[in-house]
Order: sequence, then C-alpha cells, then structure tokens
Amino acid sequence: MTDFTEEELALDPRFADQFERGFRPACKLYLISPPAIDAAFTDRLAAALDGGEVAAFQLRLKGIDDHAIARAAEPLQKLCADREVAFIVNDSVALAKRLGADGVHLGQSDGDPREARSILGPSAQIGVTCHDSRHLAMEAGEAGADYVAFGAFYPTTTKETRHRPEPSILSWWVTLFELPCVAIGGITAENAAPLVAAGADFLAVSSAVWSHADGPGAGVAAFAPLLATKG
Ligand SMILES: Cc1ncc(COP(=O)(O)OP(=O)(O)O)c(N)n1
Ligand SMILES: Cc1nc(C(=O)O)sc1CCOP(=O)(O)O
Ligand SMILES: [Mg+2]
Repeated sequence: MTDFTEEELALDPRFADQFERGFRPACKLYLISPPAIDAAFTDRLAAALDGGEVAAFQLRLKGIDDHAIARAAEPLQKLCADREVAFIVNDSVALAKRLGADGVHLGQSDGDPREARSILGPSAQIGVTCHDSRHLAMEAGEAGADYVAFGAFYPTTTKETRHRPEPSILSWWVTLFELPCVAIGGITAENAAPLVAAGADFLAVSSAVWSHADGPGAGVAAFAPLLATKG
C-alpha cells in the first residue's frame, strides 16, 4: 500500500472500506413529488409528512410552465415550512428565486451551480445530479453544490434513466468528502439497505411513497427502520 497516496487508495473501490469515514449524521429521507399532481396533493403531502421524519421535499413537476408550478407550490411550500421540511424546487433557479424556496436541484443541463449561488445566495441549498460519475460529483463540489446526487441505483418508472451506479460510489464519496450525497432512483424500503450501508446521506424517493399500497404515510413510515442507524 505504500506505493500509493491515501487519496489514490481511497479512490480505488477495492480499498475504500479500509478508510475511516468521518462522523456523518444518520441517513435521512428526501421526498420527491410525483411528476404531476392534482388539488388533493396537499393532503397527500401532509399524510406523507405525518408518516415520519422527512428532511426535504422537492417539487418536481414536469410538462407545465413556471406559472402553473408557482400556483401549485404555494400550499405545499407553506406545509413544508410549518413542518420544518426544506422546500426544494427542481430544474429552475428563476422559479426557486421567485418562490423564495430553500433550494434548487439542478441536472447537468439545468444550469451552473455557481450562477445559481449568485442568484439564490449563500443559504440556498443547491443540489446537482451526478449520475454515476465521480468526476461530475467532484466538479459539482468545486462549483459550490450543497449536495451531490447519484443515480439511478435501481430501475424506475418515474423517469427514463441511462446511468446505473453501484453503491460503492457512495462509500467512495463519503470516504473522501464531507459534502452530503443523495442516492436516487427506484429506491424502496426493501432495496435501500445497501445504499444506507454504503453511506448515503439522503435517500431521494418518489414512487415508493406516493404509490405505497397503504398510502403515503405508510410509505414514509416504511423507511424509518433503515434511517435510524447509519452503515
Ligand atoms: C435529488 C435529485 N437527484 C437527481 C434528480 C434528477 O435531476 P435531473 O437529472 O435534472 O432530472 P429531472 O429530475 O429534472 O428529470 C433530481 N430531480 N433530484
Ligand atoms: C428524478 C429522478 N432522477 C433520477 C436520476 O437517476 O438522476 S432517478 C429519478 C426518479 C426518482 O423517483 P423514484 O423514487 O420513483 O424512482
Ligand atoms: Mg432537471
């Protein structure tokens, strides 16, 4: 092992487990909205939040314009504020600014995190999609992101995905960096354990909650045993 620097060894997934992870808080739930919602959705979100601890809620509505998203956002944002759940807007820095959201999630084609920071200010939570790429994640960290998101770890019907990282990308990340990492894509209470064990700081989940047979509260509650401890 002496021929390599610590960083080189930790970058090699075969040796990642030999490196100490600094203290990290227990993994938390990051709830993603369904891509389309109706007037009853505020009650469904309230039911989800009644089910257990949720750290953040991302409003991810697809196929409608910013004005329509802004109208839909109002009661949801208020509910999140009342429950101390961070309210994150997907895709649009301008909309996040207009709503006074707690943050924005940016895909690789959704804009530059540095520009988002200059518009939203130092307290905004800025997240960046990094697919299965260590390089994109390090770039996002350098650009001032507050979290990096890896995915899709499992098949999902919520979104077409082209990347399938291994859980070891999470253990590699948490071994080297303090910046939180989010795991996303097809995550359920039944398949999430390896992601928590690998060190995910957040599980980002949509259909496992909104399509849970016993309702969204049960969907959130199902994750509680996984989130109580960290691997
Ligand atoms: C937490 C989190 N991670 C990844 C994504 C995906 O963002 P993006 O690649 O921009 O794709 P869309 O969600 O915009 O379809 C996300 N939204 N949230
Ligand atoms: C929005 C999103 N982004 C992904 C990525 O891989 O970047 S996967 C995904 C869908 C998440 O929803 P579900 O929990 O229903 O699979
Ligand atoms: Mg996007």
